[in-house]
Amino acid sequence: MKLTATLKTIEKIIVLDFGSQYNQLITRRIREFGVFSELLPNDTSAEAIKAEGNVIGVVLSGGPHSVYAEDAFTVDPAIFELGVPVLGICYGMQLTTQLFNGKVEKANKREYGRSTINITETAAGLFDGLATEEQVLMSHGDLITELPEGFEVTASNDHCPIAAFQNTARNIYGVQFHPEVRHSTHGTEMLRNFAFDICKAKGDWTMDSFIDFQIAKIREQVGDRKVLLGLSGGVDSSVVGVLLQKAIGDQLTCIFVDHGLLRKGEGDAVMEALSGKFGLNIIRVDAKERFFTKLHGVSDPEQKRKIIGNEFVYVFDDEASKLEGVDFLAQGTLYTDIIESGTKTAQTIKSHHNVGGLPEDMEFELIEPLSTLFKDEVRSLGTTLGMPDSIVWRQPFPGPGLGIRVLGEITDEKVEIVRESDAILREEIANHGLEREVWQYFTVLPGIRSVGVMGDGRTYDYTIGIRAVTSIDGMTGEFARIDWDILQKISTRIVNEVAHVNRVVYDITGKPPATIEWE
Ligand SMILES: Nc1ncnc2c1ncn2[C@@H]1O[C@H](COP(=O)(O)OP(=O)(O)OP(=O)(O)O)[C@@H](O)[C@H]1O
Ligand SMILES: O=c1[nH]c(=O)c2[nH+]cn([C@@H]3O[C@H](COP(=O)(O)O)[C@@H](O)[C@H]3O)c2[nH]1
Ligand SMILES: NC(=O)CC[C@H](N)C(=O)O
Ligand SMILES: [Mg+2]
Repeated sequence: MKLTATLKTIEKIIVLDFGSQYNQLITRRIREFGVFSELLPNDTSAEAIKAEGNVIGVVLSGGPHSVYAEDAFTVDPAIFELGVPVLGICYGMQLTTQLFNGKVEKANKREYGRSTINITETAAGLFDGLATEEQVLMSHGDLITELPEGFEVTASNDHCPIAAFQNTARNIYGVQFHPEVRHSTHGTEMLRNFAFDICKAKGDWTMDSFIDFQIAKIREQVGDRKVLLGLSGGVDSSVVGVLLQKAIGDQLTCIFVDHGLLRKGEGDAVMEALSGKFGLNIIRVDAKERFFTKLHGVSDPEQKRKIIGNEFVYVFDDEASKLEGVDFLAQGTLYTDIIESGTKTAQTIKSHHNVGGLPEDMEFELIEPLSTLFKDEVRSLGTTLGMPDSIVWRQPFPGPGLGIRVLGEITDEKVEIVRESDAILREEIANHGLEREVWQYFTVLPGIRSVGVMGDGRTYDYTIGIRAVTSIDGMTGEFARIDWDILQKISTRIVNEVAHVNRVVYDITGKPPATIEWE
């Protein structure tokens, strides 16, 4: 990322990306305790890292590969000469070992899951103030079998004799486990020790400084040109709207696309909640025909996502051509959307419409001020910006909308079934005051039909699936333990009130191994 003068002076810890799905969690844990942190590609040179300004530490993340494999990712060895502390996590620790002439080999047994380590040094360094036994998350199939010269072991367990090491003379540290995930009970404290005790951070990063920085960056990028914002009424794009409005005022126009795949009553509700509020000027575009025409006969989930993502941009193009001098498209893209869409190092899980679904020939320059953040960080940003809870705490709703909740081919009838059943579910969740407790809740139509008996007659009709999850950031989640009586009420209402539904099922899988949406 190109940094403005404002951010150059702020202390930062750089995390180099070796491909784990969770590595952006390292940056957010560090930001959580007030130190700016960002993820950069693993081939970023030491020179480029230095150019970020006021770098006080570097972290090498985990990753799925083995350091001894051919073509394995490596790192510019000059980062160890930058004069700032380096912390290697899992792959990062193994890579450090290899670069300092220690040895990494395939282990006889993989170690995956919670594990206890014995710590030898709890008076200083990474484990300062912790117990001599700590629970951590291990996830590795390789082992360090020979310590590099100048390093000492600081933690171990039976499976993994070198579970952590340090070289205090050179300020290099390594852990085989993952301190960034919640399964590592005191992982946050270890990262905090790294930031404050080892890198000597002062902690000069706050949500307010994030806002100031983004506003300065947007002004610098946009100049006197114009910006279109894809505004959905969801929390992410609404927060971006308020940020842009503060930064560039009436150089901003918001476009709200009704693709015919919105929830019941959503079009009017969004206009009512946002049009003219926070100084936002919103154009609502009715684009149902063009989306449905393109989606006709398509049933593959990735293909549907790409068609929807493309069509969004074509609608934005058409609207931009009616205004003059629009060069930028702003979106409320979050880090989750980026990592799941796949990066150079991470696999594609699904193409989010606003990232993996963008057309290749798109001419807009993108403005995505939230692209390093997670949902809960955006919520806290919205609150800091003075936005009301009704917007900040809205449940997420994906851009492709009901289009990825009708599995397979989309038809008017199927969309209507999902729309009506979803409205009932939302109403009952609200009636029982569960909107904040359950992170996201919706219905899906898998397209299977089964036999039922209604009014003494045989039916052969559709099944509706209810999906309700608890989560913090959408990266992982559990199915929500909604009370049976409430579920029974929802089920009865859906079967009675929605035509062509005779069965309701509840999805009891977590993420992973499932995802939140079904497509
Ligand atoms: N109907 C829409 N009209 C215009 N832009 C949209 C629409 N739906 C999604 N977008 C764009 O795609 C981005 C990603 O969608 P996403 O659903 O992740 O975010 P959101 O709708 O802003 O927030 P939330 O996750 O809370 O629903 C949005 O931030 C917005 O820029
Ligand atoms: O704007 C979006 N465009 C998309 O293409 C998209 N796909 C999934 N989601 C939302 O992202 C979160 C994680 O979803 P999954 O567990 O299904 O991947 C959940 O909150 C999903 O609703 C999307 N949002
Ligand atoms: N999570 C990781 O970073 C794994 C690193 C390496 N592939 C191993 O299995 O040991
Ligand atoms: Mg949305």
